[in-house]
Amino acid sequence: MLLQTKGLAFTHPGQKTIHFEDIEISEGESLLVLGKSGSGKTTLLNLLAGLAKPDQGEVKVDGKVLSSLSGQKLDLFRGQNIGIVFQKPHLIAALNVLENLQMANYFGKKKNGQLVQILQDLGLSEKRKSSVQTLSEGEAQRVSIARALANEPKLILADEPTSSLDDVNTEKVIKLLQSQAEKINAALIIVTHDQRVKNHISKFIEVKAS
Ligand SMILES: Nc1ncnc2c1ncn2[C@@H]1O[C@H](COP(=O)(O)OP(=O)(O)OP(=O)(O)O)[C@@H](O)[C@H]1O
Repeated sequence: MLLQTKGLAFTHPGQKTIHFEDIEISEGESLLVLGKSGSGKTTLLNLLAGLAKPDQGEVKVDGKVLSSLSGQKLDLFRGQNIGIVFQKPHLIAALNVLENLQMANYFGKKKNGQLVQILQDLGLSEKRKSSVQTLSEGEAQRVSIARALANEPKLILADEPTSSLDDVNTEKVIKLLQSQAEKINAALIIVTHDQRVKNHISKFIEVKAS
């Protein structure tokens, strides 16, 4: 089992506690996290990435309980094992496409050998020297996926990767995430309120505000 959660709960200041269904996912598997706006999907993703600490319960990634790590150790563990595609690309404007990917590996202390292949797989080879400020929205989205894959993570977390895309590009992005996850035998979790994604991934959980 690559990722396992037990009894997770989190309370934002002044809000009701959100309780999350337990999750189990193995290498090479995909899981959708569905739920309405405001139900707690991003909160769950932050807990799975170790970006927030649960008030109750635990998250285990590759045998490590995330809350047992802190500071630099947690950052390094995340940098080496978890790739995150955020809702917005959050690329570093001063750097070009390739440099944005190299940065991810620098933090994960990983080598850059596979970057050329990733850029090719995502149709970004010709853009590798381009300033990220000159990219279209779809290209920037693909760079943020490439960055999440750069360190060959065991777990890929994607937060609403298709919300601003049309049907054709939604299908492309989901297929891309799935094929890349399969290639490196990573577990893939996609957080979305986009019901279209259900056509592509059958295993899902639903986050409900109780
Ligand atoms: N920093 C915060 N402080 C207080 N409340 C918060 C904070 N962040 C989120 N919340 C609340 O927690 C709940 C869950 O938020 P979350 O962002 O996880 O939902 P979501 O399902 O990802 O929503 P969306 O689909 O709109 O992105 C919401 O009611 C939100 O208002």
